[in-house]
Amino acid sequence: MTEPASLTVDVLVLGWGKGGKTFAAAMAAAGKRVAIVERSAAMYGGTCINIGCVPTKTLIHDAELRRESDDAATSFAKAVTRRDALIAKLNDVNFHMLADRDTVTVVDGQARFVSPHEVEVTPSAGGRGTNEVLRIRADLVVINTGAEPVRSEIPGADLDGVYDSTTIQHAEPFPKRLAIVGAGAIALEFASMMRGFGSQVTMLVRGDRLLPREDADVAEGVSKLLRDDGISLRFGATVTEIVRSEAALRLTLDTDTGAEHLETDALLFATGRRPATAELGLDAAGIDTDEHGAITVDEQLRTSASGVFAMGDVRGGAQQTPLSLDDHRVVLDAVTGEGLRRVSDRVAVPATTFITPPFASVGITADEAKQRGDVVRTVMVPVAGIKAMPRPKAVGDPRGFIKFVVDARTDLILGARLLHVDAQEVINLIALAMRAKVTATELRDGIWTHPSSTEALNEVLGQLGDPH
Ligand SMILES: Cc1cc2nc3c(=O)[nH]c(=O)nc-3n(C[C@H](O)[C@H](O)[C@H](O)COP(=O)(O)OP(=O)(O)OC[C@H]3O[C@@H](n4cnc5c(N)ncnc54)[C@H](O)[C@@H]3O)c2cc1C
Ligand SMILES: NC(=O)c1ccc[n+]([C@@H]2O[C@H](COP(=O)([O-])OP(=O)(O)OC[C@H]3O[C@@H](n4cnc5c(N)ncnc54)[C@H](O)[C@@H]3O)[C@@H](O)[C@H]2O)c1
Repeated sequence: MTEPASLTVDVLVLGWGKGGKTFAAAMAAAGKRVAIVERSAAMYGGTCINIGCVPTKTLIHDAELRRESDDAATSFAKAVTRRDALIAKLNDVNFHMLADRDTVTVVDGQARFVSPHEVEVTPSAGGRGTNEVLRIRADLVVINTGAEPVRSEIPGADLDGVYDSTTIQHAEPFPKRLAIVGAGAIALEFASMMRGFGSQVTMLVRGDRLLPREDADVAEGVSKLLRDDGISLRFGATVTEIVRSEAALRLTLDTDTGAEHLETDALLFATGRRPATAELGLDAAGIDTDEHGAITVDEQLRTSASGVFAMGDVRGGAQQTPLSLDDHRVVLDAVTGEGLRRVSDRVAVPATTFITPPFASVGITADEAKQRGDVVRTVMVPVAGIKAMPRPKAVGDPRGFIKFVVDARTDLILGARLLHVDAQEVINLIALAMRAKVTATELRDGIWTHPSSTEALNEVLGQLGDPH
């Protein structure tokens, strides 16, 4: 059946992100006619599934399993093959999750507003939806177009061997030496992963330490882990030029002591991801953005255009898949529920940076607590010294630390920083305890499975220092 060139639906979702696809499925299940526009078939399911969380954690897992004696390039190539097979499957599942519903039309193309409730689609080839719908109208529009890597403008940034977080996942040839610009989650995860595969990794950090928003002892603990792993940390270094010199890249670095040069086989730019709004024609819809190009929204994710919502990375703020997912709950509640949910209702949102072992965090730091005048009790202990935590030793990686910040008056957890095996799981329990107002003493006296990483709470929370 040939699709009409224009389509009117109840709900139009732009971009196949976590929040948008879940919202689209919910609205379709409620009997609404839904259209979802995705510009690339390789992105059915969005960033997380195709180029973000899942493929990188697959590669990280394989890097962790590699033995020192395994050939680096072969190990990486095998891991990429496994990654690609998994991602192809997930992409397909995501496509069918929406395309198989009677009331959903999947449109392959790039969407651009022509008015608040109408978009024009520039069709894209190679998809499995329709690329014949050129205009779509809906009373309810959700923008979920995500974010894109910030592109460097320095000379040489477009040379072969210069990667972003997407292209490096298929780096060819495997870089024996890798320089990384940036020190956020992407830089840290790829540094740890590529080191695991056998690269000599140099992180080029423009500041004077890692994790500037963390307590100094936490930042130092993470830095030490990376250094002990053989990753070189260069602080106060900014790349100003890249030139090809025979088979290598020659970087010019601006440092505190003047210009320096560094030879590397490859360079990864991990300097942030910017909301994908430039091509959306937001002016035509009267949709406002901030100075970073993020769509401005209210507490219920309404944009400045009535009936148009934004969710996920495109609206600015922390970029994490579970936040995009929770955004869809807020919008669903606003349009079909009681309208009670607000994004500011969120408390104790956990996050994990998947270095090896993972670094997980929730709540505030000791410095932040002191700045706001709280009297706190803190503890920071190395994992290797926690007697009642055999699991990291059993799996052969007893590195890292655990830090807690507890309110001295109420005994409630204000924040936790975990660097250890299983930290990405344990942090969820601590976040739940914070939301449910479970005290540090109750966590300390909890009955946990054995041997597990959670049971560290029995010992660590028994070592809180005096109030200060
Ligand atoms: C390498 C990497 C690793 C990450 N790891 C993690 C992790 O471990 N844990 C975590 O929580 N978060 C992680 N993130 C962040 C997480 O992936 C994002 O926060 C999340 O995927 C954002 O989802 P979203 O809903 O905003 O939209 P996205 O999933 O980004 O989807 C947006 C979609 O819109 C499409 N699009 C854009 N413009 C248009 C247009 N004009 N017309 C049509 N379609 C358009 C895009 O092609 C894309 O498919 C990672 C990110 C990266 C890059
Ligand atoms: N596990 C996770 O939850 C996970 C994993 C990967 C990415 N993400 C998210 O994806 C987003 C993008 O990640 P990211 O690491 O690229 O961004 P980021 O904003 O977290 O970090 C960017 C880094 O680049 C540096 N930087 C920026 N411009 C620079 C320049 N011109 N020269 C030198 N350094 C520069 C910054 O100082 C910072 O260290 C983040 O929001 C991140 O939280 C999350």
